[in-house]
Amino acid sequence: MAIKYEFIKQCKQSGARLGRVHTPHGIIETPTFMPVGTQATVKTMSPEELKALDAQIILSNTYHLFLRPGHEIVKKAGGLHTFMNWDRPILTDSGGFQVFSLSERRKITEEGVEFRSHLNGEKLFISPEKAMEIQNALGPDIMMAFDECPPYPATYEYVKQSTERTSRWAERCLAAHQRKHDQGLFAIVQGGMFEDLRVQSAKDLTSMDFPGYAIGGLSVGEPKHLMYEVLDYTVPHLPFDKPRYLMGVGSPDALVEGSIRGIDMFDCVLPTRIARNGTTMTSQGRLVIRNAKFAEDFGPLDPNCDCYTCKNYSRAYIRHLLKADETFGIRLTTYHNLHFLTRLMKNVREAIMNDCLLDYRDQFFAQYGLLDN
Ligand SMILES: COC(=O)c1ccc(CCNc2nc3cc4nc(N)[nH]c(=O)c4cc3[nH]2)cc1
Repeated sequence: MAIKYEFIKQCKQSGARLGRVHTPHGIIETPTFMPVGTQATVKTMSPEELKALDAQIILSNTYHLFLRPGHEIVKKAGGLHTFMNWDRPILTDSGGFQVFSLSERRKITEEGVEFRSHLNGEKLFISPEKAMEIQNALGPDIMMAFDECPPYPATYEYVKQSTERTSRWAERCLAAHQRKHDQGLFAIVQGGMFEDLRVQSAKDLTSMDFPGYAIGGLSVGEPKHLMYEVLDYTVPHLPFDKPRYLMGVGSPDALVEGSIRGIDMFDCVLPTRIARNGTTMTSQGRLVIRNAKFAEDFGPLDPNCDCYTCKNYSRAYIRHLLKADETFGIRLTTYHNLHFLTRLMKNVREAIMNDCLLDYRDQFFAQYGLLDN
């Protein structure tokens, strides 16, 4: 068993739990946030900086690396860890989401998905077996089954057909899984916003005994309360002794609410993507540093943050760099946003240890200014 979940403690105040995910490249303390490194790099960050901000595991993408540079090249390089000089755990998404959100003119059949590359229009095809071949070549510690993430909104009938196919595709992934490099394969629960389809999907997939389970099909534009509702009736159908991974979720409030509902792993492009347009996460809420009011503000981005950016640079300086299109500016905002989320998850783990995660949520949101809107 490549991936092993070690349950440590149940929070007495909420559905959250402390755990450890044991992988060939190290142990992940959960609940955890995974920075996204789509094309084999977490944009503008070096591995050393990622370690300094306590990134325990990073994500990369099958779809993007299949298109460029090609999984065969990564394989010849010795796999993703060697290629990108990252010796901690890596998780690769299967392409199930990207092929539907990025490519053009795609055609879905039982066999797989035919699509045109978003880079050069080349006609390509990914099947469950192909997704496994690519991920086996990339060599991550955790691979994701090839699935369809239905659009939102979608009809009950569409989601039913899609979810049943995703379960058949999961079976094909399990059959094709080579278990090279001792990799673990997680299944992805679908079912849209329909309780019976979510429960059916969870039952189908847990009967196939995967080492971990993701909840997909969320963070696709639905209202947040709907996402939390889906978690409330889906998580109870997942095994207690396996990791639960909520895909594509990364705003501070959703990380706390997801942890309260028993989620162990999260990923999202949000912190790195908004950093590149100068939006930063602070304990008082979002701060758009390009705003003129910060031109002569010589304080740190966040007075309550102890990260490298906040200890050494002022809002005025960072604003200047961004306005001058100086790359160092987005490196500083990216570092800070990632540190903010890894620090938030450390606080969540401490709150679980002290059985007070709901109190932590109220205190965090009061500060973060979410409760008052
Ligand atoms: C500035 O912020 C942004 O640009 C930004 C962009 C996308 C998301 C949401 C990402 N949501 C999301 N990612 C996902 C990835 C997924 N992968 C698979 N295989 N299956 C899924 O079912 C699935 C669902 C997701 N939902 C959030 C924020």
